[in-house]
Amino acid sequence: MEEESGSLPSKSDFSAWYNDVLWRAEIMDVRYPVKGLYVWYPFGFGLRRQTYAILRDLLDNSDHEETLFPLLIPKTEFMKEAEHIKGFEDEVYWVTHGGLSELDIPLALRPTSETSIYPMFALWVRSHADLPLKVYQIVNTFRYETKHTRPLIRLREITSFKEAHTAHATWDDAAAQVEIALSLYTRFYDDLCIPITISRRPDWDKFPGADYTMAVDALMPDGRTLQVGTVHHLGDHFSKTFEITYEDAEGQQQYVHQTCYGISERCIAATIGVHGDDKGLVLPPKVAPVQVVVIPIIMKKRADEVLAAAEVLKAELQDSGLRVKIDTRDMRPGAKYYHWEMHGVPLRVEVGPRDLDAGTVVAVTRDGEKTTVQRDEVVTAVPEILGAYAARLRTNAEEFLTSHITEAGSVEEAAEAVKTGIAVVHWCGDEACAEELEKATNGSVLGTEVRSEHITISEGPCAVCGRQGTSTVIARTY
Ligand SMILES: Nc1ncnc2c1ncn2[C@@H]1O[C@H](COS(=O)(=O)NC(=O)[C@@H](N)CS)[C@@H](O)[C@H]1O
Ligand SMILES: [Zn+2]
Repeated sequence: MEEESGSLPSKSDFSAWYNDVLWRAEIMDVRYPVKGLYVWYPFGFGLRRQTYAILRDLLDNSDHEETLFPLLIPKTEFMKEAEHIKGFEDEVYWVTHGGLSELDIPLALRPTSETSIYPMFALWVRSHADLPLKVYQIVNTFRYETKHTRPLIRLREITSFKEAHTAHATWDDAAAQVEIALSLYTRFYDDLCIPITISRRPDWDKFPGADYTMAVDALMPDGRTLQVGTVHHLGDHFSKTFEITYEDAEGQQQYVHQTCYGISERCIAATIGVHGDDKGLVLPPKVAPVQVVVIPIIMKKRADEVLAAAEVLKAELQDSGLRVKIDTRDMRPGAKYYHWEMHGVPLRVEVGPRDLDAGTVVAVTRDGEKTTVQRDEVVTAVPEILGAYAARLRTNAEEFLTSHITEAGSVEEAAEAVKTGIAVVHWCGDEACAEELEKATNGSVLGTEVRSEHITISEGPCAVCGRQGTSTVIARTY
């Protein structure tokens, strides 16, 4: 794709920067003619592949099994769980015809898959021995979002919806699974070098049909939080609706207790937003589609010699297991640096005539660290350089988050803090006080039982009514 003229807006104008970088770095083409649906460029799809490979690994190595359920859900099943319907009825797409003939039972495009999976769980779960059941799928789901749609952030077709669904013998077993899911999500976001906060959503914000919802939030550069994952304890609400029972040791039929937990491509939006800079994407090595780009510095003389040496270097790095490209285009080195920086490539390795004579190469990380490396040590040096670079990404992101969390002693202080980040206030749990807090701060009550190494939970008088309250996070949200 052409390097369009003009330059990327400053990241301080985050909305403009985000929209621009999505096409300049070839992540998403937003020109598809259906609102809320977007097209993955191949480079962006490479970022998605690497990101979801980490998620698959984490799930597969914590005894989940990947599966695949149908996209279409018969209305008869979809309409079974009252709370669930209430929560999704104005978001679900319906298929009403097959060709020219009307369907006798309309089919929902899954907004999430409880009502396609759980009728099958009822057939799969017979005895205690079938539990715990832990499956997941990575599918597209559809939600007729009426709020402002945005690529990767608020979609009508969620193209990369990882949804896990588990069934357990007891409520406590399901609660333990909630904790396992949260630790998996914490490891996943640590691999993306993204610091998160976890909190328990207030009851009016929990997943429809859930006992409670734990949510994972990331702070975006504009000071708003993005909900980048959720874990729901479903109790036995769905198992009673869908008759998912098992025979216990005493031969009694018992309802299973369930959880479900989802991550969408918002994880990629957070990676782009949290790490990006005024030159474009800045990608953590684990997810970068291209981890190293070899740039031959081609002068008139010795061009062939340099090119040959660069090809050998590229092959060596590739054979060591890295995702490597070599840029032999007939362009100034500076134009090549611009291109690969825009694409967030963590490391470029320059090879010119002087390097051949000195037996060295020059390694430059995406955040500007320059190292001269002995040619015969490159294959061992590169992983170390990439590791140190990833650690700097993590530290920078942590610093941004900690410097944008404010312990607020009053509603006014919270309102000030929410302009640029997260406020922590004491809230009594009463919905009326929450409404007061949200109105006064122009933010949302994210939740309580906050888990973040940067937030210490304490008790204290509710910022609104003075009754006994507990630490609660508030922020403007996507
Ligand atoms: N319209 C949307 N576009 C992009 N991501 C979304 C959208 N709606 C929700 N998400 C993301 O998907 C995650 C899971 O969605 S959810 O409704 O909270 N939970 C479920 O659907 C459960 N069934 C999890 S399996 C959310 O935490 C949010 O990060
Ligand atoms: Zn109160």
